[in-house]
Amino acid sequence: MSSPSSLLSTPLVEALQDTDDPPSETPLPEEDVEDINVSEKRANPESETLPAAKRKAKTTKIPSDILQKRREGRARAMASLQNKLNELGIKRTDVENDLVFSSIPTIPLINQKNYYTDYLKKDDQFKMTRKLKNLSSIKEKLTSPDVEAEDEQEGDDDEKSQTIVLHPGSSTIRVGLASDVDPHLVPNLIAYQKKSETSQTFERDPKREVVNGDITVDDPDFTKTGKIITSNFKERMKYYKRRILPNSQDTCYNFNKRQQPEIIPEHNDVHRIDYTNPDAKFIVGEEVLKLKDESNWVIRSPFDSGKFHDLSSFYSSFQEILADVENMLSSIITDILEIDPKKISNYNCVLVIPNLFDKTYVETMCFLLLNSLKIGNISVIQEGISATFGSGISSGCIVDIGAATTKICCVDEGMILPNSQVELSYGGNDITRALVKMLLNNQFPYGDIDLNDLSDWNLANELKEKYSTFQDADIAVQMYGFVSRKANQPSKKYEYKLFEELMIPAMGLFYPDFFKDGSDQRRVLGKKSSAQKEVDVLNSSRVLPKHSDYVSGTYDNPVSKLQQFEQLGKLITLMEDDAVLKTLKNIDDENFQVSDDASDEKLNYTPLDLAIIESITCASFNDKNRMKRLYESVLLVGGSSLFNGLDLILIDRIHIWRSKLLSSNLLDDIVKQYEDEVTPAVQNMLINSTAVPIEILSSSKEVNPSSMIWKGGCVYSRLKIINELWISLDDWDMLGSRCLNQTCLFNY
Ligand SMILES: Nc1ncnc2c1ncn2[C@@H]1O[C@H](COP(=O)(O)OP(=O)(O)OP(=O)(O)O)[C@@H](O)[C@H]1O
Repeated sequence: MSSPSSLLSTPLVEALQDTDDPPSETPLPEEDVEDINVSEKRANPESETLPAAKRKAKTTKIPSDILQKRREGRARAMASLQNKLNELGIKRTDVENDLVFSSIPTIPLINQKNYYTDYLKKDDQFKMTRKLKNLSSIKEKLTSPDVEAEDEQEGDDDEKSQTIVLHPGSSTIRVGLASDVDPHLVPNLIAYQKKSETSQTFERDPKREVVNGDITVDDPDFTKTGKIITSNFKERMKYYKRRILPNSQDTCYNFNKRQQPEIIPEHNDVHRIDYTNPDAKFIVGEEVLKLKDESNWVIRSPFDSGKFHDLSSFYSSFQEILADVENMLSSIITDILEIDPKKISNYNCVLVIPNLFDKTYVETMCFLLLNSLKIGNISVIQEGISATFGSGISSGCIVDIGAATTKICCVDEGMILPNSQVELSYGGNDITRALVKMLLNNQFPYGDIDLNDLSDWNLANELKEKYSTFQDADIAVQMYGFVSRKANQPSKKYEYKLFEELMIPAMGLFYPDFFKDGSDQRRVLGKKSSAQKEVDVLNSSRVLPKHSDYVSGTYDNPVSKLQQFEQLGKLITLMEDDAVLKTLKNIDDENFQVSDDASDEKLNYTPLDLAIIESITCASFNDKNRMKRLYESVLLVGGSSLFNGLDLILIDRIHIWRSKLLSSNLLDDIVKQYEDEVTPAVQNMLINSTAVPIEILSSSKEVNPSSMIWKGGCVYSRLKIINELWISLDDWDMLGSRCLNQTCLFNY
């Protein structure tokens, strides 16, 4: 039913209001006109700026005949309103008792000239700062003036040992107390007893064919890139006056083909592994590698490339990933760090996250550590910054070559420089795979090696770590041996000869097409093929929710232009080709379009040397001094930076690239064709960088480069400022991820 008031149409309401106005038949006296002007000015300040003629026009009095017509109109409206009200039986009280139409007061506009607020402008308005002040005042009260300096020192030491530093990696989780010299290395593996008899069968990895006893890995792209690398390898050996015997490869091939394994009796195998059949619901880390019967277990790796593992064929839901992470971390805390779960709230935790972090990952980890694992306080730090803390430098280009990824960024004065971060989609795992493919092509005597088998995977990694090198002097035909150990099988000793396999797989870092691999039958997690990684990128929204901005709803993970400018690398790579001009002209613009959508994650296969040049170029745009500083401190960290001679080859290759780029006269064509941000970056790189010397900081005597980032987390936990950066569960409950905005040394 419509309310009576809704029957009052707008003109009628206006009429009602107008009836109470005093009639103004007689012209207003001069002072009144002046008053009207003043009130009009107040209501409409704009009128002050009107020219005098116009103002006069505005105050002109209304002729009396028009006023008369208006009054008649109002009277008619009133009469018709009265009739309507009579029909409905409503009494018009507002007129009868002289009340105003509305009792809601009109709110005057704020004078914008004097408008002022200090909302969110003072530190005190942030809860985190207030909490800190309270804490320090409590501390002050508790500390009596006669406490000796020695006691203070002891207190500090206690605090140090109460901090856990956690750096989850694709292959290894590095964890330990801040007071430890080295971290515990926990393989990123968790295994559950199978509930049902389901089993998934996988093809042997890499795929191979055996014809007349000869093994070949059928991978045309691998063979094609392999040839390019081999010719470069030979050129390099020639340049450094190293002799290569023409039949080196044949010698190895024929020797390996004749080899038969030697069975080692169990009592003679000093390094035999004690395989177990544990009765636990789940096992973690090294324990997984000692399983007697793997077929009864489901093996997974929850961390991958600085975020959660996201391959939908292994994880069907986000909750499953969370359960794995929680089980794994709680088992690490109790069994490896030997911390009593009841006392865990006395501990703090520094979590090391990637430079281009995934917010879903970071926030979930924070919540998990605080809420599920009940750790007292947490703080987060980026890998790049942590590496500088670990190595004691304040600026540099940090190159972290890990197992699944290679991350590069430039740090200056404790901050990661914008657009200098890049994450390459290859790492040590790809080198291992390439090595195995090469070994098989060279009739590796253990022809059944299968990278889907954990023990074989570890064996391949071991061979790579022991023998791969970039030192030209070490490259010669040599005989090597290894023992293959498997549960329920006798250990077997093999001998084989190697030559170019010592260097070529690792040279894939400079020719990453060598690592592209179409296999989607990869069982061992964290060791995905490029095809699987592609599926991952496509599926990422299915298992892991994508983080988005609360207000705009858009994707809001940190981005770097360099990560998106894959074409910068492509462009430079193209210049290597003589036919580049022709190619450039034929390239349609689509191939060079930068994606506006930052969520459009893709794999990045830019060669390592170029990625370093690009990162430094983007970081030191128009700042020659900064460029010099960065080139003079290229810091190599991560497990795969341990290849002997990597620093030397990297210096060579960066020099070669820079002079090649400068001598190239193709620059003008590129400049003309691509006039967006890519062009100045290339230009700048070419013109400024060639004369700058390069210095690679690779190995440190005190800290192993593979644990440098973890060590940086320990240094961070001892900074004085850390007291201002801890987040507790109370903070998280109240502010959620917003407390990261105020407690990170970087923009969250
Ligand atoms: N001495 C060595 N020489 C060459 N490679 C090595 C050596 N030691 C370890 N590696 C390789 O380093 C890789 C592991 O490095 P690291 O522990 O830094 O990776 P991660 O942090 O687990 O992975 P990611 O950074 O990709 O998440 C493995 O591929 C391993 O084979």
